[in-house]
Amino acid sequence: MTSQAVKIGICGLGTVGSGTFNVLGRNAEAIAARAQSSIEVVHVGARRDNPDCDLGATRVSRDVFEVARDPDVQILVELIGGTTVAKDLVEEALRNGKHVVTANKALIAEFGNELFALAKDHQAVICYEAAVAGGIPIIKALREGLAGNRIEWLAGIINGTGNFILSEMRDKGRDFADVLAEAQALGYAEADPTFDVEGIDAAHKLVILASLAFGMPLRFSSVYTEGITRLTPQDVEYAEELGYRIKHLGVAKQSKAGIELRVHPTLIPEARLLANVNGVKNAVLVEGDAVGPTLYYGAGAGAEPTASAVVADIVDLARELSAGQSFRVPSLGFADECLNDLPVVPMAEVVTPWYLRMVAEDKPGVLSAIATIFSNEGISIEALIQKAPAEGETRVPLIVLTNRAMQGSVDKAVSAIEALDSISGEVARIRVEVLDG
Ligand SMILES: NC(=O)c1ccc[n+]([C@@H]2O[C@H](COP(=O)([O-])OP(=O)(O)OC[C@H]3O[C@@H](n4cnc5c(N)ncnc54)[C@H](O)[C@@H]3O)[C@@H](O)[C@H]2O)c1
Ligand SMILES: N[C@@H](CCO)C(=O)O
Ligand code: NA
Repeated sequence: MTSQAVKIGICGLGTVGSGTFNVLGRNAEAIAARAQSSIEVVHVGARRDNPDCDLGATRVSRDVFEVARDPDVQILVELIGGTTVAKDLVEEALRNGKHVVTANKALIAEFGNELFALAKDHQAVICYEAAVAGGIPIIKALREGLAGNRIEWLAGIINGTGNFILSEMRDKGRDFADVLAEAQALGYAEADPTFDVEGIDAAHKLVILASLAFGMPLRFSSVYTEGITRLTPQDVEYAEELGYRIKHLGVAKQSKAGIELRVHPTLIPEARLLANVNGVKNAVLVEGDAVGPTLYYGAGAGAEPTASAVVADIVDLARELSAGQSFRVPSLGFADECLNDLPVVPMAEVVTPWYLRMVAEDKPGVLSAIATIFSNEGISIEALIQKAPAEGETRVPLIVLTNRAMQGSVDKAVSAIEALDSISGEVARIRVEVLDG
């Protein structure tokens, strides 16, 4: 073990910042043995103290930029979140020759390309394991563990708050807003929780995973993003009757046409492992051509699970610093000159099975009109269920499961169905993922 400690500065002392400080303190001995040098927090940048952690005699600045300018700090740990001050802070740290560890997926997804370039200019490194799937070492797995593979596709539950909400609603019949409030109190949610429930946080994470899997620059604006706010308890119930669970997934898939990049609710067959990932847990399924399917599971949010990933990055950097090396793993897992800006497949061309729910007049001819519309668009029907009408109601819910169909054809079929006099309102639609390649 080297005698010199590696000196770090932590900016942001909220959920993840306090968790990181505490894990570094509690596991100091084991961490030092693994890092081959002790890790010393020499400076904390925080607007206010946090009762969840005792900073002792650690130097504290209310201005986080003082940490970025502190000559003693070798690694700046950015845990303030957002893409404004955090971006300036990371840039300042890199320009001052410091390495950076961050849990900030928004920052990496939206500004990673330029920040990695800046880091390279300053012989510095940005590590971001905590940015995707919290404590699950998925960045490490994709960049290093699966380096021998051509990745074919990946699909993951990558927002803990959203999965917690869906699980509590399904298992306990709880109200959406009530569960979201609990996720916020538990420290799972983003500062703006619409990022969680509208799929933006998952889109940030998916774009990072896709770049690591397929060797492409980060392209956040290309991700199709749909959240969980339009899901109804009825859909959850009907999906279960059909043998499926509804989960919010990020999917990235390589085909001849390019890369599919999409975040949306999906029906998953109930026997699949991903269908049984509940609460704040995340899971990412990665299919490599050599290894086949691999699954990574664990806590996707929360103070110490996320701190686990932050500390792993600190240990990686400390090892490099002790060995006097420059970092050996490229930021996105591929040499910069080999990154390839692959085309993103338009959603109209994406092919999946579909779950469709509509409300129809309970009278002869309706089903055959619907069947004709599907047939005209070349869509075959896997299952069609007509529910019994409610007391005194002449209209009935109809649920259709299609076979694999191009979204463009489904769009046309749905418009034609919604135009029928016998159909009321909009057709609810959710993609189905069978997760078998
Ligand atoms: N909470 C989780 O489970 C989790 C998991 C993975 C990644 N993340 C990411 O980690 C980062 C931090 O998240 P969090 O949950 O700890 O948030 P948080 O709101 O609990 O903590 C952020 C802290 O930073 C402080 N802060 C913000 N701006 C500041 C500034 N200009 N100067 C000084 N302090 C400032 C806030 O006062 C707050 O204490 C975010 O990027 C988030 O997306 C969070
Ligand atoms: N808000 C995020 C934190 C972890 O990235 C989530 O719930 O997954
Ligand atoms: Na992770």
